[in-house]
Parts: sequence; structure tokens; C-alpha cells
Amino acid sequence: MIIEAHDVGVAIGRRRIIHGESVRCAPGQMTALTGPSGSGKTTLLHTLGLLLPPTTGRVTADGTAISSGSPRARRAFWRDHAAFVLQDYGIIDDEPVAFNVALRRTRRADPKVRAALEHVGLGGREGEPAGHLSGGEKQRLALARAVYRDARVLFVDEPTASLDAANRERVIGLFTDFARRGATVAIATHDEHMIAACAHRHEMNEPATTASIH
Ligand SMILES: Nc1ncnc2c1ncn2[C@@H]1O[C@H](COP(=O)(O)OP(=O)(O)OP(=O)(O)O)[C@@H](O)[C@H]1O
Repeated sequence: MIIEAHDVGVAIGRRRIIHGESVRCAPGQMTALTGPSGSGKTTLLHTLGLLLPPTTGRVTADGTAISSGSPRARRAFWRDHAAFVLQDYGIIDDEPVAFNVALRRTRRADPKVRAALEHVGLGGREGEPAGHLSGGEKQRLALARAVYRDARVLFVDEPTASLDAANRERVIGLFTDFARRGATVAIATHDEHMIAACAHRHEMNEPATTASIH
């Protein structure tokens, strides 16, 4: 699925956060959204994933405008296509690891859950409370959720920010695999190693010259 931002701008209150951003995220590729801290990478990623409506411009999926679609169309996009690995990982600490993968109760030995966890290096930890995992493990758990759902579009925020070199390489490998299987992967990052692994790089525009819109 091709996800595109067309001249997207976002204002929050009177403040212009991003403006004039156009990017094409293609299937089978990782696209890096890059720029200095505060340049709006996360904001653009959230807009592409329909978590935040654009103030101007639009987001399309395979050419169809989805940012201006109905709530029902947005929910269908999330349900059928998208997965997110965002900064807080979206893990439910009080629930077991397996629940966090499937987001419903499954038999402990559900082979699909097990395969997704093994894929990210968390094999055998199905029954543990997710709150016991480290930050890096929670991130991989969020990725296992995307693997389980076979998401076609993956939105990822700063996946390597707090990882050591070995784990960084591992995580880059996991996202690369995801793209190789044909998924569209959009990644907000300022890590040069992560950027080097991406087929395509989108540099955020310079901050708006005026601090607010009128
Ligand atoms: N809900 C909000 N309300 C007000 N300002 C916001 C909001 N969300 C983001 N911003 C501001 O928008 C700007 C861009 O934030 P964003 O998190 O998108 O940048 P970023 O490039 O991802 O930064 P970093 O690399 O530090 O994570 C920042 O100045 C931030 O303070």
C-alpha cells in the first residue's frame, strides 16, 4: 500500500508544527523521516498514520484520500492495514505478553503468537506480565503485534534511540525483514544507522518562519 502525504501541514492551536510536507512511502521499502529534534518527524508520522488530522493537505493510501475520510474508513485502515511501534510502545503492562500480541485472550500455545514472539526474540515468554519486560523488549513486543497481524503498513517512531549497538542492529534487521516481505514502513528517526538501512529518506522542511498561523 502506497501511503503519501501531499503538502501536509499541521497546526496545533495557533502554532504551525509542520508545513508543506510531501512524502511517498512505498511498499517493500523503509522510508526515513529525518530532521533535527523538534522538526516535526513524529507529527508527520502520526499524520501519515491518521492519528492526527492534517490542518492542510491530505494523506492518501493507494491514491485514495484517507485523512479526510469517515471515522469508519479510518478505523478500517487501522484494523486491516496499519500497525504502530511508537515511543511508548502501547504495551498493556498488566496483561501477559501473549495478550499484548493478539490483543485478545488466546490459548497459551497459539502457534501464531508463538511464531511472532520467536521472530522478535521473545520466544517462550508468552505467560509473563508484559510490565516485566525492559524498554527494548517492549518495543520488540510491539513489533511482534505487527508481525502477528501481518500489517501491510508500519509506522515507527525512533526505534533505535535508546538501544546499544547490538540491539540496534537487531531491530534494524527486524524492520528490514518487514519491508522485504512487502510492507510499507515509515520510520521517524535521526539515527544514521537506521537511515542508512532505509531505501528512501525524507528530510523535514525548515521550521516555519512565522511561529503561528492566522
Ligand atoms: N500536542 C502538541 N501541542 C503543542 N505542541 C506540540 C504538540 N505536539 C508536538 N508539538 C511541538 O511540535 C514540534 C515538533 O514535535 P515532534 O515531536 O513532531 O518533533 P520531532 O522532530 O519528532 O522531535 P524529536 O526528534 O525531538 O522527537 C515540537 O516543537 C513540539 O513541542
